[in-house]
Amino acid sequence: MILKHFLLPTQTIFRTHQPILPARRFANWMASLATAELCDSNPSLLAKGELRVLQPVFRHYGHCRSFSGPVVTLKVFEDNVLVRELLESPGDGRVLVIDGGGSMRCALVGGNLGQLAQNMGWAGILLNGCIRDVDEINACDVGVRALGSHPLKSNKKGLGERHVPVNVGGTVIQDGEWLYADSDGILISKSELSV
Ligand SMILES: O=C([O-])CC(=O)C(=O)O
Repeated sequence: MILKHFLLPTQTIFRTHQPILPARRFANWMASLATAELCDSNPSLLAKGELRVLQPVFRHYGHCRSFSGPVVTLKVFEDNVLVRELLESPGDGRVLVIDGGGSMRCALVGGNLGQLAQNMGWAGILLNGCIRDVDEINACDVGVRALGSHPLKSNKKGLGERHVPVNVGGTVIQDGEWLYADSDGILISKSELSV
């Protein structure tokens, strides 16, 4: 817990097989705070529920293990048209939190959407559901957490609700709250945190 977020992730920034990490992503990584430190320094926020720890049920995907940003919420079920629509808009370092109802019957995000998220500047995706194209998503400069992977694509009807409260990882997450994710876990905060 010794200021982990100041250590340089050399393999991330100086990879040989892909371009150097874009400045925007580097800035986002530098801004990511260690979840353990945030918990230790904010006991009163934890007690009030203004800082919540998500249940440890999510797998790690994407190239960024640590990411953070303001949350955009989306509720869908086995249909990813709205996921694409949101990822087509500028991410501006935000995190897309998708409540996919915990479905383990198809994937809501694949390699194309992972690349779109990266290219449009999303910091990450938290998905209460499954992804596919795991190797492609792992090559994207974006952080992704999901319940697992599934090879089937989802429906394309365009059903769902944007910017609504969602119940993910055992807590209700509101649009505009802040998400902090790293190797230890995922936090949701009512407002932006500093150490
Ligand atoms: O379009 C989909 O259903 C998801 C997908 O495969 C991708 O993002 O590449």
